[in-house]
Amino acid sequence: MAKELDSIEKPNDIKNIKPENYNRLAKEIRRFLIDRVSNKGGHLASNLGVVELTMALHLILDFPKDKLVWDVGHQAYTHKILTGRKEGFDSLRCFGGMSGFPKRVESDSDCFDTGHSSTSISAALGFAKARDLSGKDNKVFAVIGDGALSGGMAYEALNNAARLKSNMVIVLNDNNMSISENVGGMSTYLGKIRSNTKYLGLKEGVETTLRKLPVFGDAIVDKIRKSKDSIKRLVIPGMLFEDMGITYIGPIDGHNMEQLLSAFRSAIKMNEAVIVHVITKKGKGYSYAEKNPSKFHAMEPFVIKTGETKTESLCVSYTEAFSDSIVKIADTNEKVVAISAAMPSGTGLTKFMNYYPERFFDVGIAEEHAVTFAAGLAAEGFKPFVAIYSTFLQRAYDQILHDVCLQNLPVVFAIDRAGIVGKDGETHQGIYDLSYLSHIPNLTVIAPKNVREFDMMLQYCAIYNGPIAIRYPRGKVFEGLEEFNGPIEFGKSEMIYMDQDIVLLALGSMVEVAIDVREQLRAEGFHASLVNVRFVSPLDEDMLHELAKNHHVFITLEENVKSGGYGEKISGFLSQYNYGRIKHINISIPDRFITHGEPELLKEELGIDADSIVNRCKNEIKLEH
Ligand SMILES: Cc1ncc(C[n+]2csc(CCOP(=O)(O)OP(=O)(O)O)c2C)c(N)n1
Ligand SMILES: CC(=O)[C@@H](O)[C@H](O)COP(=O)(O)O
Ligand SMILES: [Mg+2]
Repeated sequence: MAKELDSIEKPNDIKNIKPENYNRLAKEIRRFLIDRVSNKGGHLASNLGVVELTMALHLILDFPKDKLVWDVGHQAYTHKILTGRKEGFDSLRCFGGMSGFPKRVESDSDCFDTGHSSTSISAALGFAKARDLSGKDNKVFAVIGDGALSGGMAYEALNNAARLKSNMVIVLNDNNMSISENVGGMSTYLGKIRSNTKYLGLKEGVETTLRKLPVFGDAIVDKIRKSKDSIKRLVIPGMLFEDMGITYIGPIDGHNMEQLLSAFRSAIKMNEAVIVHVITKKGKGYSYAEKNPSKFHAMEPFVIKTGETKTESLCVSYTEAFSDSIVKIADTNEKVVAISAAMPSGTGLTKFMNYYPERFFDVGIAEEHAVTFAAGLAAEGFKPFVAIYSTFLQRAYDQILHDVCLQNLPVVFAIDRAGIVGKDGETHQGIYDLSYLSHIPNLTVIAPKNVREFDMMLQYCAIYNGPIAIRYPRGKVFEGLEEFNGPIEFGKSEMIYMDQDIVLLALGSMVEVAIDVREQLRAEGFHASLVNVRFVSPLDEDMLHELAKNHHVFITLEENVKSGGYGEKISGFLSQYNYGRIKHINISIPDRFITHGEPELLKEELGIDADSIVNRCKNEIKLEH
């Protein structure tokens, strides 16, 4: 019987819970999270790790007056529970249901939307400055994970926060994990603070003894903290932050309510930016998640007793196909190297990492750096494959343009999760890459129709002497049209079915849909050709001119927003060459942010599923005649 949790119905209700019942509430929250996520899927391990931390924050803060910015936001489930959104978990990440991330539209206790990493300190600093400028007195907290602290924005923000002359608290939630193992120098530094028990013992011993001194104890400790003296280095950990001008408190046991509350109470008294370093266990309280936090980072629905997903996928995903192809390519080309920005498993590079550890680089959550790092490698004759999700590559636009394409360097961008990804919603849909890439000079942009062509294209990328981006969707591969496997030729599309009147020009994942569309149109008496576009940049203008001779309707199909997409390139082509007599139907994603939900439902809602496309085409073609 969930007694304490039942009493939480709205923000700040936790303040009515008696301290002796905090542990009980934490247990109830964990049980609730495991139950709901096992049903609907979602981010589990990170959320289980921050239950006490979130409870302590909610005891210190007053919502919605105070501001709490979650980095990435995948760990904000307890915050949602404590702000009156328990019921939302019945529709977690479903179409029309509650988001898995903080959303201002969902609650006024969510002050800032997140999804991409390492933004929290910048945003919190903005909130703190806004507070000061408008003479308010609210508290401002950011919660950032050790993984998110590998991202460049976090350092830009710390650099700026060091000048703050008012209070802002940065909670560093250190569970020694990103999605996979955390990597890099900062991770090593935090590890030293965590593991140096002798050092910690000394620190605790000295600090406790000094504080016990009558009358002046606390003052002496504060003096040492503020001093530039080398004795401080013996007593205070986190000197890297202190040397920058940011007060460091910690490390604190993130599952101990008393320690958390006491650290936060000290932190809010200071007139500067303060880091509270909190040690937590990712997956805490659920043995399977504790043992394998990577697996339980983001889970499909699972069986609580076994920790296994409810539906085992028998289909191969594009990520798995990439995993095999890239190793095969590296076997025969020793110049091939692979780069991941903290997503070796998500992008399918774990196998490469195991086979070729010296040619694999996980750079942390640092997409911008990943791209320029690849440019350096390419300039020295290596062949870097940079595997990044479409949504996260958005961060590296200037590095792609300025550091790679301007110098025409042979870097391969392997863009996973291109198109609708579904349940992660607005922040994660991979629907802008064609728009932000296909206008960049020197950059070739391609997409495969099926898994066989995917492998062929990756091999093409490996020998292509210039920057090239290959985009492919989340989830299962398409295995149809295997018999259409002509060699990849630069800038050439592939004719699948030649007919007349109507031509379906389908890109990547939309080829599978276009087969269905064509069948339905033919059943209605229309004649339709089908082209596998293959190359978005450059356009296959020769084929387009040929098609213009005996087709009067061009239907373009892509999983990208309309603006700047393939369809708009075709509109431009038709108007440039005065093909005004040809009607163009542009099937693409509307130019708006796309919410979370099951991909099939979203595609229906967006009108990019086969039935919706057929209906639209029939209407528009009928109107023409
Ligand atoms: C810019 C960007 N790149 C990659 C990701 C994918 N991602 C989501 S959570 C995460 C790990 C974050 O680790 P940490 O901040 O330590 O949080 P934890 O999961 O350990 O609680 C990554 C790499 C992202 N959200 N944003
Ligand atoms: C929070 C985050 O950014 C990732 O964890 C993301 O949810 C992963 O999604 P995939 O399941 O597509 O790898
Ligand atoms: Mg972490």
